[in-house]
Amino acid sequence: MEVASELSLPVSPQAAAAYHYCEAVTGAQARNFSYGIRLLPADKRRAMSAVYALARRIDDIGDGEWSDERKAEHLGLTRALLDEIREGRVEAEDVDPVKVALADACSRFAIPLDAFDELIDGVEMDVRGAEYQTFEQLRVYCRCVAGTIGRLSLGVFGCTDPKRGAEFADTLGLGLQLTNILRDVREDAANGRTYLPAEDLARFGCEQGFLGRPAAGADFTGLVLFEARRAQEYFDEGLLLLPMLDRRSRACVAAMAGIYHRLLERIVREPEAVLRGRVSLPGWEKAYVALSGLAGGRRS
Ligand SMILES: CC(C)=CCC/C(C)=C/CC/C(C)=C/COP(=O)(O)OP(=O)(O)O
Repeated sequence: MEVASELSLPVSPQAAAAYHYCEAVTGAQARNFSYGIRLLPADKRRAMSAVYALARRIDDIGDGEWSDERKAEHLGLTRALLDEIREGRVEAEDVDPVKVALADACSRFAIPLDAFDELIDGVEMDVRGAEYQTFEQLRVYCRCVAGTIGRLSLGVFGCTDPKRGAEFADTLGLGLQLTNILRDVREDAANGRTYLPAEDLARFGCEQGFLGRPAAGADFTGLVLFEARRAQEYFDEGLLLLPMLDRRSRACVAAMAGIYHRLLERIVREPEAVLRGRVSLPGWEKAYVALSGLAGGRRS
């Protein structure tokens, strides 16, 4: 696979500039995932940065300060952008570098663009203020916002068994997203969002939410450990993807998953830490996990 990538077509100056922009976005904003993306050979790294830049744009539309109407309009424009790429209508001179880079990446790799439409579906759920009564409902949302990223990434990596690989990539995305939800419970609550299912909040007496100290009788630790166990199961299953990838794609996935898995371990060690602030890893530890991934694809 790496030989094929070395033989790939040269990149036009316009596409090179567009990729440069996407790589800058990835470097500045992907505080965790950039460590894995950097391990890829140049063509896959560029393509992943184009995927990341569009995913970031979609996410930012959902999280931003705009009115719901304006968000809907911009999500619609993003769906139109995807159609332009699908229909081969993107000009090299287009003013949008993310569009140009992604169109170029799609000419090189089998990127399943429909997954971006599903990602937009997930962000639209956020804009509507969807609430999740059951874990099954939350899982639908997680598949939209994270399983999609796994499947898009797999399109760039390539895989010895694309059908099973896509299922594992989707599942790994679920593990990452559940970890992300646990890490961000406080920040999301401050923004008026609760992702954890109402049935689980009720089971652990946490219906009051996550701002301030847990209410008397609330078993916040029990709730976090319960959801963390689910995340762990998704990690275990999703990582069955690793043997299906070439060495550097494997290292990239091992780094992304390894960094998030360490976050999960920290949360499990001290669940109440997520109520005080954002749990994160220092840069040296993320670099260490990434390099261990390159050395042998170990999880953390
Ligand atoms: C096969 C494969 C690669 C699977 C993994 C798929 C994947 C990377 C899913 C991402 C889901 C996620 C937690 C996004 C948060 O992004 P963010 O930018 O908000 O993250 P941050 O807050 O940690 O920086």
